Amino acid sequence: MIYSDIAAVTGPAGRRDRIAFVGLTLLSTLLQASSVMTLIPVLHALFGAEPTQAWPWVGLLVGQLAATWLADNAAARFGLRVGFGLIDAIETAGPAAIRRLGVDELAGTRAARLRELLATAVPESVTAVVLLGSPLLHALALTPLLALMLLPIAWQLSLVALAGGLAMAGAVAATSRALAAAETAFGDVDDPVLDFAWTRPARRGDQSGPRATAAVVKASRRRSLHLLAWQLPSHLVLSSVLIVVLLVFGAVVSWLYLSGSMSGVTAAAMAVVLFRVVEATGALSLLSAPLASATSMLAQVRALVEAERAEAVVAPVTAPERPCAVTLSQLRFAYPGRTPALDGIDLELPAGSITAVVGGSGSGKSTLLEVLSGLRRQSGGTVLFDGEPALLAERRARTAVAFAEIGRDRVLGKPAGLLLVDDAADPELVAEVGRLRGTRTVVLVTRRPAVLATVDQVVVLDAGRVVETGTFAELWARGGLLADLAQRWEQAENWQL
Ligand SMILES: Nc1ncnc2c1ncn2[C@@H]1O[C@H](COP(=O)(O)OP(=O)(O)OP(=O)(O)O)[C@@H](O)[C@H]1O
Repeated sequence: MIYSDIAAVTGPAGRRDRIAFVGLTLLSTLLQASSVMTLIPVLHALFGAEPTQAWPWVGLLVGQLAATWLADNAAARFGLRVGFGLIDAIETAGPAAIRRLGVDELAGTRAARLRELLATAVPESVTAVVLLGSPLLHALALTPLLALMLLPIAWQLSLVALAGGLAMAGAVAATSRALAAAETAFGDVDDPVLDFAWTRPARRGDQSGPRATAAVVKASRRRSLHLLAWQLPSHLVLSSVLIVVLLVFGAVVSWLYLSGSMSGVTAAAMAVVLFRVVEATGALSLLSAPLASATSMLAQVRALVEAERAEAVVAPVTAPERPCAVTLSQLRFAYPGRTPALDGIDLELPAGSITAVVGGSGSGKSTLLEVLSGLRRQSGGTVLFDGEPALLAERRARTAVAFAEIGRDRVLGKPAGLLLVDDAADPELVAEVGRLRGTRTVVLVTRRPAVLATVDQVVVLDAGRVVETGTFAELWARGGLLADLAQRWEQAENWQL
């Protein structure tokens, strides 16, 4: 399951690395199993008539250990590459999924899940492959390999090792599945509620915020206890299976030795085999909890990456660097239960031009930017990019939005055809936007007459309608709403206590 999730996320490009990682880990396990078997002739020679005959076997043992070390190192290198392949896929799909969220979803459960997944999955991906995948493969393969090699020595022991390995693998699979299911059911904290409770000043003021926080923490503690209730029996099952396997293996070795079918030296070597089986299967029991969490994390990453790839196939969107011409016809938008915030807007934004949108408070400026950028779906009318209807996904891909509080280097660097700047008050930002003239189509919201004087056209909104359009000089000379607003802003700026 883990392998198929990793394969689905890293795709055909990561196939070579995945095969090399699994192949080298299995090779290292094979070398380790054969080095355990080499101990039998080493011990026989050491306790035999001519101890010096042990040298060639010791040489073989050293060679096997050196080869194991080399194989482990190479496997870790390929494991890292697989892990980084996972990170690449998450870093591509995560932001794309976040971009696709509507404004109303930003505080919702899906946004919280995405945020948590991005925060945890990136650092855990490499760990999941290298620190969990390797020991897991090793632990699962070592016992069957030892069983195979024990066949010419004592078929009864081979049978016990094989049955024991299968029982351990079955127990690990069952407990991991149960733990992953428990984690999905009980592992989520109600993040949006927590955020809401912390960040809304009004809720903090009337104590409903702290109350909601306490309720979330209480529910989270209940979930942790449920999770623990699943984890403890899982460990118990694994260690019980391990003890049974060890007891049966020890009993069969003793019986073979006492009945004279196995020499004392071979029986002593079996102690080493036993030790390796304990080590490998013990690792399995320790791995079961982190494995369950990695399994559920990978399943979520796979769902996210597959959904984003499907979306990309449905709407293959490229982000051309050239500026796009935008035409709005009869654009309408109404918040639920409110009068329209945009009420039939007709507007031309020529490619490469800079347009300033101005208007009084609540006139619809921010809503217009949100509809243009694809964060909100219009209730009526059309948005054309370069003469073609632009759906939400295309608008999001081809638009960069700069808010006053967001670092501009992120935003201005995006090769988007349409750049939207909300509250263009920072003179440096305005100067940078000016330098972009011709390379991006820019729409900015501002209340600074100095900025208005530099743009190609000024659009004045009032109650969701365009009431004036023209250059700043034309509108100023006309003495309409813009002239009125500009005078008020200037007075407000010169206001002094
Ligand atoms: N999330 C919302 N839910 C309901 N109504 C909203 C919401 N956001 C804005 N409105 C309403 O839509 C109208 C347009 O608001 P908008 O924020 O677009 O105006 P604005 O010109 O950007 O205002 P300001 O300059 O004060 O930011 C206003 O009547 C406002 O009250």
